[in-house]
Amino acid sequence: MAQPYDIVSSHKVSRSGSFAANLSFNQGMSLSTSPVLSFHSPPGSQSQSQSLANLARTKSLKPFQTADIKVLLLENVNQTGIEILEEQGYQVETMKSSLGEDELIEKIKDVHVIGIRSKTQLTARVLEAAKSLIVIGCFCIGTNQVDLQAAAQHGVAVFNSPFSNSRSVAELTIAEIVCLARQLTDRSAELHNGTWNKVSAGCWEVRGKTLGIVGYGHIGSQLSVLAEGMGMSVIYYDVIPLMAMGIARQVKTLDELLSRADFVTLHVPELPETKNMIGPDQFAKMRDGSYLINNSRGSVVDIPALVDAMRTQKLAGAAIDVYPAEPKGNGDYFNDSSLQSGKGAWTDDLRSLKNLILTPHIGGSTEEAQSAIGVEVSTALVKYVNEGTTVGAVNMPEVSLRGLTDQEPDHARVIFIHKNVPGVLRKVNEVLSNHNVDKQMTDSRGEVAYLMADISNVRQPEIKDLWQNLEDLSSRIRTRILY
Ligand SMILES: NC(=O)C1=CN([C@@H]2O[C@H](COP(=O)(O)OP(=O)(O)OC[C@H]3O[C@@H](n4cnc5c(N)ncnc54)[C@H](O)[C@@H]3O)[C@@H](O)[C@H]2O)C=CC1
Ligand SMILES: O=C(O)CCC(=O)C(=O)O
Repeated sequence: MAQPYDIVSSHKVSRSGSFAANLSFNQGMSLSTSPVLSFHSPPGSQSQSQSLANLARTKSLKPFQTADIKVLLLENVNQTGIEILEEQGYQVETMKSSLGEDELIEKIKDVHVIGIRSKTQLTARVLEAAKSLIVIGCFCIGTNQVDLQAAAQHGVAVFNSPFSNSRSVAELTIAEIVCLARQLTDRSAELHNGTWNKVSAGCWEVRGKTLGIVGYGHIGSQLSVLAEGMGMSVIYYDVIPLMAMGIARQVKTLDELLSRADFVTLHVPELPETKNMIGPDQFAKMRDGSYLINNSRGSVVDIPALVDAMRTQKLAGAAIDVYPAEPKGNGDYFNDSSLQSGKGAWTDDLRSLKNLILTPHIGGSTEEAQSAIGVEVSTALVKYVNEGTTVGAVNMPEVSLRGLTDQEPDHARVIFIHKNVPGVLRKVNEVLSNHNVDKQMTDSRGEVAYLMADISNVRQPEIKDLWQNLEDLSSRIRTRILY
């Protein structure tokens, strides 16, 4: 359990025992251009001009002495994101690679904020050890590497960047379609090895060919537009009905898509339903001489079945960016022994195949995407740490209150993350009853509920009791008070 006055209570007593309240303005953060903020605005939220007018006098809440906040950023998070966190006075430690479970359990103990990309596995075991953790930032789209439910049950919010790298993935896929159709990477590798091999057999234009997109979300729909621009005919399969871009057509079943497409490209999330979504049966249904591209998650394709489909020339080529197991960082070898034992038994097979493009999970790795993700996720982290706003969180109800202003010096913001059981509001309001509750919002998501209340006439010495009384409620998951 987090200690009073340490992380959880916002307002907290500093190490020397005095309350720390930082009332300085922070317009840089508040004026973030993050697209997520507008996309996720709850109904009835303010217009942009109203927001800007309010932001001009918004009081910057701080949970406690900001230097006390420890941030651990793994997997080479972009400098833009590091700077936003450092500007807040947080102590930021960065690492280029990911950490294994045991190393992470040791490292995460006193960390309040962790930033990761796609490799670091934040399992229930890691989260159990993360006693001080209040928030996780996934500096990527996918959040499958985090046990989202366990995080919510520990009162830890999780944020990601829903679409800042979508365009980069779509462009990589387009490049791969052309490279596969022309066997470009083989020709290049041959010439690098000194062999001139001018061939046209088995090389094609992509114009007029059919692209089958599985998963027509942010990436799939971008790709659809780009592919039509090159004269391809686009069909797509998704579990929900979705509006087509251009003249693309949604098909009813995956089988129909597999039987019609010259190129099949996967853009679905990692879910139990998408595990080995493409296996022996699906390869059998694909057209002879067709191509497969997987830039989604390694679990979606059965790799031994892919190897078979390539060896029997059922497929004319494939491009793979993601794997069931991936090395921890750059420089690591891509072979069985460097991956988790037994999980990379297919690496040698993959490396031996022709017209198979292997990339090291770089779908979202462009300067544009990484810099935008850095700003977006770090801004969401700061807003959560300093203001308690969960807008954009992927595992908590989305709750936000208009900012407190410098006209409200004696106000405090109470955040109470609790079990979603009857009677909690009444008990919380009893605790707050000596104060005027200026505004309050509460919402639930599954078993976890999130309550935010701005209360007035709060004298600093009262905060400790308020915090303790809320902590004593049986429904409590986590209490924070921002001042
Ligand atoms: N290679 C890389 O570096 C990157 C990989 N990704 C991966 O790509 C995935 C897709 O990204 P977005 O397009 O942004 O996600 P999205 O959430 O916008 O779209 C995913 C689509 O897949 C559909 N879907 C879900 N389950 C399905 C199923 N069983 N069959 C068919 N369709 C299904 C959804 O309805 C949705 O329309 C991410 O979840 C992530 O894992 C994302 C960014 C970079
Ligand atoms: O850039 C990364 O580390 C991961 C990209 C990715 O797979 C994602 O955004 O889901």
